[in-house]
Amino acid sequence: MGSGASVNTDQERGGVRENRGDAKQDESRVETSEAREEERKRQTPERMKEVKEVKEEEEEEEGMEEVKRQDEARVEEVKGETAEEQRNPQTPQSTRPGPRSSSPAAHSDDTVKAESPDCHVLDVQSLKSQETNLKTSDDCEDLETEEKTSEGPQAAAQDIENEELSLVFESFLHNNGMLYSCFNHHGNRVYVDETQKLQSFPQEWHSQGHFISPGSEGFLQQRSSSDLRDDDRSSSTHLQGRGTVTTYWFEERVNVCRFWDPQAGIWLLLPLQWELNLDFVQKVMAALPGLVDQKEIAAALRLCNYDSEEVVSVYLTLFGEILLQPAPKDFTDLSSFGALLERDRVIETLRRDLQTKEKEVEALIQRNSYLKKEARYHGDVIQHLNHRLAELEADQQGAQQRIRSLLSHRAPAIPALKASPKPAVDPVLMKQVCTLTRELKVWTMQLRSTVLQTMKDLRNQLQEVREAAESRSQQEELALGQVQELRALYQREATERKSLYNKVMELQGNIRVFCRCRWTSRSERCLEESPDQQEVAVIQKGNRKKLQFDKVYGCSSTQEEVFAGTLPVIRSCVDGYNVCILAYGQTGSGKTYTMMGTKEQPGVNIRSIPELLRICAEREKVSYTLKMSMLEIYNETLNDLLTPGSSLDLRVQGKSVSVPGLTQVQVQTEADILSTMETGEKNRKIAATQMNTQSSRSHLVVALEVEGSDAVSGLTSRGALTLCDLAGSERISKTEATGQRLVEAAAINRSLTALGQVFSALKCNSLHVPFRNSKLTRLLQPALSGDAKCCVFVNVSPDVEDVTETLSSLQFGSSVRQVSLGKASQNITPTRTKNQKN
Ligand SMILES: Nc1ncnc2c1ncn2[C@@H]1O[C@H](COP(=O)(O)OP(=O)(O)OP(=O)(O)O)[C@@H](O)[C@H]1O
Repeated sequence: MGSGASVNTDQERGGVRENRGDAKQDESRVETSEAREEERKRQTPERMKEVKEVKEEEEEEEGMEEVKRQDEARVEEVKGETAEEQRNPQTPQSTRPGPRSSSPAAHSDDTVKAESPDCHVLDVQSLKSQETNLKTSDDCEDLETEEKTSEGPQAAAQDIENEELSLVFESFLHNNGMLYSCFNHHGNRVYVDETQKLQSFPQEWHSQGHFISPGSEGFLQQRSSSDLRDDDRSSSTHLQGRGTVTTYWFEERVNVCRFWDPQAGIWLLLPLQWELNLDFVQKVMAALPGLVDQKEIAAALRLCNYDSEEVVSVYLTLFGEILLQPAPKDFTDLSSFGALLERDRVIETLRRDLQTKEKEVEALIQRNSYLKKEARYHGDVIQHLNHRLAELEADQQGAQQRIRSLLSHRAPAIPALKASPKPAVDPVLMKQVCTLTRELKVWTMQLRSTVLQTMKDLRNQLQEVREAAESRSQQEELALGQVQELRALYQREATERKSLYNKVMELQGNIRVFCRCRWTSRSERCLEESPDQQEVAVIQKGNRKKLQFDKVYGCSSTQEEVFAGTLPVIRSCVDGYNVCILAYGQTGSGKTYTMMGTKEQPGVNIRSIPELLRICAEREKVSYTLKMSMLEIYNETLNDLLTPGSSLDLRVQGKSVSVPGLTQVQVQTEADILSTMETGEKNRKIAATQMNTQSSRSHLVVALEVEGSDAVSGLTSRGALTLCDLAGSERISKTEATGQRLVEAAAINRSLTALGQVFSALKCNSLHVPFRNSKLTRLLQPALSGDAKCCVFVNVSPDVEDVTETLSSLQFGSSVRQVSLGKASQNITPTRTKNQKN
């Protein structure tokens, strides 16, 4: 395995040199450098040993800063020594040809122009401006002194006028993991160090790293089963028609399962139907009886490095405990798109049913409270009438008592007079009393019967009200039960819909690459789009090269059409995914127009905001919190655009990357977001004006964090939308950049090369993806890792004079299109866990 790996590396290095087109120059330089190296080794063996020891320390230590400082000191020493050697003609090195006396052949090699994105060519028209530029850097003084003393200022000036020098940018990957931009200056290779200063390229570095270009790929090694260790990756399985075969999980491509074919004598890929027989799949099926699609399980296992526990936990996280129950039959066929549409329709109907039932429950609750009020009122009336009845009965008793007392208090009998005996009580009065007593009795009886009747009626009414209330509360309970059921069904269907939607997205690819041609009024163009909008042809010197993309937006495409392509990705962000939209292309190709746009024709950044808010508002049961930040990466420095003047650092912890101290603003409305974006843009413009530049010399990153708490399911999703307008790649030979612009170009070149390397590694499914090579790739790591979704706009110019850059950008896009990220995963946690923490 070890020897195979070294063969691989050697081949890659060979490939890189062939690709670069300046192989000759490299070889001659390496020969000269080897001679110098030998000489220096003889002269200063102790020093070289020291340098080597420092390098070894550097590889071992995590903290790179101290080592870098030591390294710089060593470079200074070696550089000083080189300058000293050249100044002193007696030293053996002086006999070798100096940098200016390098052979014409070697010099002409310098002018070879490479077209790969990591190799830009610099034509220097005026060496004076170069020298002024280099004078600004203290570290380059040695180089100038060296030149002037070796050949004299006049000879140099003569050369300046007569020669057209070309500087070729190269990327050098040091064994310590750092990536440097290099170019040739007067035959000497120089590089841009961590402080953005030009340094002489140390000769010993040739043996401590290699020059690279994207696209160098590894190859699969063939090994026999006897070469393998008997570890827990080794297994065997019974395959129909093959009997029991040995299997082994290889590391080359994120654990690929192969079987050993003794007839062919090589490891062969295990076809899916055979892979379904593996214990792992059965294990997952036993753990999750609800997950019935074996192919789905096999695919998930592949993506999880055949870790069945991880697959089980991922599916439980995604689908909840529903998978612990055997799936109903109608849930098994999820693969057709028709089923997906059917699910959507069912969800819609259920949602409407839910709303109707909720309204009914509300009406029942209102009716119930009205009836309760009425019952209370009737109770009060009965109480009042009872009270009144008691009063009347008391009156009646009083009246009867009075009558009785009147009757008992008759005057004593007067002895009858003989002549005319007089009655003891006045008969008239007596009659009146009797009449009144009778009337009173009648009234009392009437009143009693009325009261009794009224009470009876009221009791009946009260009974009716009670019965009605009881039946209402029963109905209410029934309706609540139905609502609960509907909710559970809705949640299940919503999860199902998300998963199906995600599957459709996966089928389309988690990286989508679009080509956008800039508008032009010229009739002569170097680009032709195919009618199906999936292919673009580049016409260069009569040759046509066709490249395919997920969609090609022609010169007349509108901002609305372009934005429509990003909609699925933006929706995924609300569902809790990390998504990223990038614009890549040469300077002036329309990246900023695509991402930011103009006031009249807003771009993706501006259009994504109302869409994001609309999707959030659509989900009534989920409450969303949006946080926004804006930063730029200028010359490998992170600048906070919402708090100008503060430069920031990156913190990497496992797979997560954070920027401590970065200003995050909570935004609620479209106006909030637009005003925050305006502030960031204004701060960026002020910085650009101070630098006197028209074009964007920095990468702009707008990040939106979307956190949603679902009141129904009790889950919290966390999605992130990263919108990135990359700085333009440019051929410096065209722009004749010098001074600060040259350093900027080198920084941009370096970060874009690093981005190309990341895509290259992702394309090859390499175990190591070099995210550490630039701040840009480090920052974008979560958005470009296996569990994210990404949209790349390759912006190109249709102008004939830009054909070289256009072709280069399109080739970059075409290679990115072959990248397949792993299965995207949602960032979802139970909301209550968060509350508990709080
Ligand atoms: N599709 C288009 N329709 C109309 N005008 C466009 C279009 N694309 C770009 N432009 C115009 O072309 C000019 C350059 O575009 P833009 O600034 O977006 O390029 P860029 O790639 O961002 O450049 P740089 O990398 O230098 O910042 C701008 O004036 C822009 O308005």
